[in-house]
Amino acid sequence: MTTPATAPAAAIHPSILNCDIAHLAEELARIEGADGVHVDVMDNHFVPNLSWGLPVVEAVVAHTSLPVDAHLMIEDPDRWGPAYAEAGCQIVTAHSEALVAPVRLARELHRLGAGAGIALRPSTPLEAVEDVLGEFDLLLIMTVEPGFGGQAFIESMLPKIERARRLVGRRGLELRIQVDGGISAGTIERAAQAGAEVFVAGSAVYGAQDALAAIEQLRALARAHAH
Ligand SMILES: O=C(CO)[C@@H](O)[C@H](O)COP(=O)(O)O
Ligand SMILES: [Fe+2]
Repeated sequence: MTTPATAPAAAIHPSILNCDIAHLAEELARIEGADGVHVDVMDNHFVPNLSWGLPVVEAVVAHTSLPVDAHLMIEDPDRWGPAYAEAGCQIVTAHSEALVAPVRLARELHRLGAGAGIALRPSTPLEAVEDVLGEFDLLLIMTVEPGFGGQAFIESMLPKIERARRLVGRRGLELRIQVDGGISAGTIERAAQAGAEVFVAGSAVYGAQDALAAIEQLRALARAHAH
């Protein structure tokens, strides 16, 4: 995966959750120029919504030149996670609340050539993953309750992002902080200021007439407030 030394300071990963899935290839073409594609996998158990699984993720990998970032909102990610690495995802992120053996999964993803991410629901404290962060490449701090696109950014997540940024600095971790949920031109500056570096944006990109212009605007705003 992209190492923190070469990764952009403000990376925009559009979420395809609410794109026109019947025209997946065209929808992916609209965002060529982003830094990655964020694919939300939901199983209707870990979250009250069902999206798609491996076959669709494989189709995304086949139809984009961008790195694919899989966000697994599923039960038993220990079992299913490696298949997403084998499918060609650059990074596979599992929820801490569902993981049984996070270190084992991170090492298996690395062995398969993918990066490993660990995600926190809004109610899960940073302390829940502090001890294992050294094994991961990405910390995903959810800024909405996982399950749906188009929700409002939860402002009270900002101090959590700030604490995560300080922890990364203090420990010298090679870990990028990703935020996901309600990221728009109105919220991205505060998330960047708090210390996030990878920004997932669904409705702000796919809801725009010109998706690339929206990506560029978000990137410019994040860069201007980057740490
Ligand atoms: O993981 C999720 C939701 O669970 C996200 O990736 C959303 O799909 C992002 O959509 P917006 O909040 O940007 O519309
Ligand atoms: Fe997501």
